[in-house]
Amino acid sequence: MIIAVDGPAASGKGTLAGGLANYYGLPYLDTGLLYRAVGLAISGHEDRPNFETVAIAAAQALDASHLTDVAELTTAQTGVLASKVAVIGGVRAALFDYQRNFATQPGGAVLDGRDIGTKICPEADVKLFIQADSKARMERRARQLESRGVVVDRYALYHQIEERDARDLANPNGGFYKADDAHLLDTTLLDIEAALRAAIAIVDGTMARKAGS
Ligand SMILES: Nc1ncnc2c1ncn2[C@@H]1O[C@H](COP(=O)(O)OP(=O)(O)O)[C@@H](O)[C@H]1O
Ligand SMILES: Nc1ccn([C@@H]2O[C@H](COP(=O)(O)OP(=O)(O)O)[C@@H](O)[C@H]2O)c(=O)n1
Repeated sequence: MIIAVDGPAASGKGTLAGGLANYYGLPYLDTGLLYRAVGLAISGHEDRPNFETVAIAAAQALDASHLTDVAELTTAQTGVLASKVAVIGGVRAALFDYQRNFATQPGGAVLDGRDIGTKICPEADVKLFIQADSKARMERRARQLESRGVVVDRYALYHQIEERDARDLANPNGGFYKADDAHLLDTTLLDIEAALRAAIAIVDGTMARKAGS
C-alpha cells in the first residue's frame, strides 16, 4: 500500500505520515528532507549566478547519508533555502527517482511532502492532504523549535511560513495542490492522537471501498 501525505508547512503531515507508517508497518520518507539537504548544500551560494547549477549538482549527488543531521536540516533557515531550490526544475527532476524508488519498493511506503499525490505517486492507494490554519501551524512550529532551545520570534516565523507557502504555491515546477482524489484532513482543532485516528479511518475506509469495488 502506498500512502501519499501532502500539505503546507507545519500542518502536521510528517507527524501523521510517521504515525501511519508505524501503524501499518510501512517504511516512511520525509521528502522535505531531500529539498532541505539540497538547500543546505547551496547555503552561501544562493545569491550567486551559478546558484542553479550548484543546486542541481547537489541534488544529483544526494544520497541517504545527507539526510542524517535532522536538527540542522529542520531549521527555519534551511526551510527557506529548501523552498528556493525547490523551484528549480533540474533539482526536482534529480530528486524524482529517489522518491519514486522509495515509493515503489515491495510492500509499499508512506511519503510526505508537497507533490506526492500529484507528481511523485499519482497512483498512490490513499492520498491525504493535511491542512491547518496559519496561526495554528505557526504556533506548532514555534513550540517545536522552542523544544530544541531555539528562541522564536512568532511574528517573524508567521511571515516566514506565509512567504514559504506563497513561494511553494507559485512554484512553476511544482504540483503543490490537493490531488482531486486526495482526502482533505484539517487538523486545526485536532490534537495529534485525534488527527492520527482520523487519518487511519480515512486509510481503512479507502482500502475497504477499493477491496469491495
Ligand atoms: N494535530 C496536532 N496538534 C498539535 N500539534 C501538532 C499536531 N500535529 C503535529 N503537531 C506538532 O507540530 C509540529 C509540526 O509538525 P510536523 O509533523 O513536523 O509538520 P510538517 O511535517 O507538516 O511540517 C511538531 O512539533 C508536531 O509534534
Ligand atoms: N515534496 C516536496 C517536499 C518539500 N518541498 C520543498 O521543501 C520545503 C521544505 O519542506 P518540508 O516538508 O521539510 O517543510 P515543512 O512543511 O516541514 O515546514 C518546502 O517548503 C518546499 O519548498 C518540495 O518542493 N516538494
